[in-house]
Amino acid sequence: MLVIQIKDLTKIYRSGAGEVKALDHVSLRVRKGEIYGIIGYSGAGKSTLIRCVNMLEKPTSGSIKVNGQEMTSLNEGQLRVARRKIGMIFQHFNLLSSRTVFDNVAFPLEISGVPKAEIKDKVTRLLGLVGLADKAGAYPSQLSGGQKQRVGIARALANDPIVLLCDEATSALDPATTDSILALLKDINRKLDLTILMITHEMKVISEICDSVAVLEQGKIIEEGLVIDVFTQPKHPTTRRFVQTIIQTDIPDHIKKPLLQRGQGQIIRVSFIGDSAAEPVISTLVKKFDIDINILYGNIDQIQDTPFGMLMIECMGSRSNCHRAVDYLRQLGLRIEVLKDAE
Ligand SMILES: Nc1ncnc2c1ncn2[C@@H]1O[C@H](COP(=O)(O)OP(=O)(O)OP(=O)(O)O)[C@@H](O)[C@H]1O
Repeated sequence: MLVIQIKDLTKIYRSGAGEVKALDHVSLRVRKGEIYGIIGYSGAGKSTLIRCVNMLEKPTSGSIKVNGQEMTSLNEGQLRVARRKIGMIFQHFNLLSSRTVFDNVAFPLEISGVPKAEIKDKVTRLLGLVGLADKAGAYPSQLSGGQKQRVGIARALANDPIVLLCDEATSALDPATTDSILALLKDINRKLDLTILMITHEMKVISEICDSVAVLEQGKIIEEGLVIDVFTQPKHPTTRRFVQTIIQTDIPDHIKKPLLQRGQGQIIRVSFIGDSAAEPVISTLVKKFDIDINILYGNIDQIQDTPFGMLMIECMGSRSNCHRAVDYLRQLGLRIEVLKDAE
């Protein structure tokens, strides 16, 4: 089931200085229970995109459906009701400084007209969920950044949203606090089966908790897919640049070039994903095809629970045996790139 469906979304900002096309025919679909990340450099259009989902920003054209409801055709009153089911958290938390933690979380419930006793139960439960049960009476100024974001998350969950929008939710936090907030978001996603749409400029955020990712550049989605696929086979140069900030997807040239010159046999690059990473492929090759194998270079990474990696190997033996070995590896579902044929 689709929770968010965006079609041909275009947003043009017009001002005295001219026009800026912040979004250019963006389409994307977010499934129920999924954590969907949108990554892009500064100015790519991320904030505009996420703010269009709850109509904080009015699209110039296109369609946005949240839980099947067309957001662009709602009037202000209908929009207020629809927004209750769309939670949002922000980079700078946006808490009310004159209200306690409890009262910040209670605020959206008060606006929705929820009875006092019910508010007390709900807020107490939410503060427990985000690990702030002992901070109900504190004021935002007495909290760390991570604790403030926990309040933001509790507040965003108050009206039982069907989707949570995260606008650079960890960008103002240090790495350890970022990890704890990401873990909390994942935990909430699992416990409540809550759909999450997040924007970020950090690939680490995508790799740690997102199921799917879209790469936004100059208002357009240039690549989109499951995180494991995009990370292991990035197609667009910008995506590759993002992926390379956290994992090694290619053999560095200064290592590859001398190895290619040195080897006599067939040199190939083998990429592994998932369970195949653990299979004893190399020894099978040696036994089955009467060749010798020289491992020239290798590394292994992990995205969420999936291991993946690559090996640069030299196959030494008859040319035909080397070719048969490569065919065999391909049949196993491994991705093979021949870097140099046997001499
Ligand atoms: N209110 C506005 N009026 C005019 N132009 C705007 C407005 N808001 C954003 N823009 C322009 O739209 C483009 C996309 O901006 P947006 O803030 O959505 O990008 P972003 O990817 O979120 O960047 P950042 O990470 O720096 O916030 C930019 O060129 C920006 O200058």
